[in-house]
Amino acid sequence: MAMRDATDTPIQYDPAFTLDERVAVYRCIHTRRDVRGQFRHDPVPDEVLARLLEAAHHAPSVGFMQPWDFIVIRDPAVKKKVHAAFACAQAEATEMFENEQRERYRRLKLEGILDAPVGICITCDRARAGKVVLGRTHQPEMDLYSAVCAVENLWLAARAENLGVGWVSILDYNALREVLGIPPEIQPIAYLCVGSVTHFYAKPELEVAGWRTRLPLHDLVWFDGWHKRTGNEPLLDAIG
Ligand SMILES: Cc1cc2c(cc1C)N(C[C@H](O)[C@H](O)[C@H](O)COP(=O)(O)O)c1[nH]c(=O)[nH]c(=O)c1N2
Repeated sequence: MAMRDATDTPIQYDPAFTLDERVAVYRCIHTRRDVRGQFRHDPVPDEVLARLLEAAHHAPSVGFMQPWDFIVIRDPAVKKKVHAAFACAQAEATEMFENEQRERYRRLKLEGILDAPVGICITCDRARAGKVVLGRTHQPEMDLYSAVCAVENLWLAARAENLGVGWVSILDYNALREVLGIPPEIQPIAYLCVGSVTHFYAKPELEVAGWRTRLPLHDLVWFDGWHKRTGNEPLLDAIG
């Protein structure tokens, strides 16, 4: 008989995924895209939105801190203010690139704030679990990384729901705080545009636009330390 915890929930699950489930998980990972210009305006049903938030809330977190909060933005007036904050940051960002790159940057579509039916701002409460947090004693930024795990969970869950997500980080934190009324002690992590899409690109849009290409995984894998040792050809061949 399966062991149960105090709430009569089974302690263990069957660890085995079927082949179809494995294929689905990898398909989700490989076809997830950052979506900017392909949002449709139809609303995201509440039960779907609830599943996305549940997925985000089941992300790993340091010391099980769960440092996140989720601000759901559906009011066009609020989106307009977020977009104004983006426009401000975007003007500054454009100036940071030089010459021909600046022109290329200018042509990129880098947000879908007004087009996406829903915005979700994920934040991090850095004090949520008290002063000393298991796993964060030597790496204090682990709470921020935990909140980013929630972002990725939501992003993948959205792809499984056939919804697009676009992360907009060309936003000044203080401007975002002001627009969304986020208290000073709470750190904004991600502003996400969420909604159904006309299509998903097969490759990252930045790759399609010729901005950057995917690096060969080969070059990023090291062995037994920062070494390119021989003897690991089978793995490197498998990586392709
Ligand atoms: C932390 C962080 C922040 C941002 C992004 C991503 C991440 C992880 N990305 C999306 C990014 O450009 C995209 O993920 C890569 O180009 C790879 O493309 P796919 O996500 O695979 O489609 C992104 N894209 C964009 O158009 N505007 C933005 O402000 C940002 N900001």
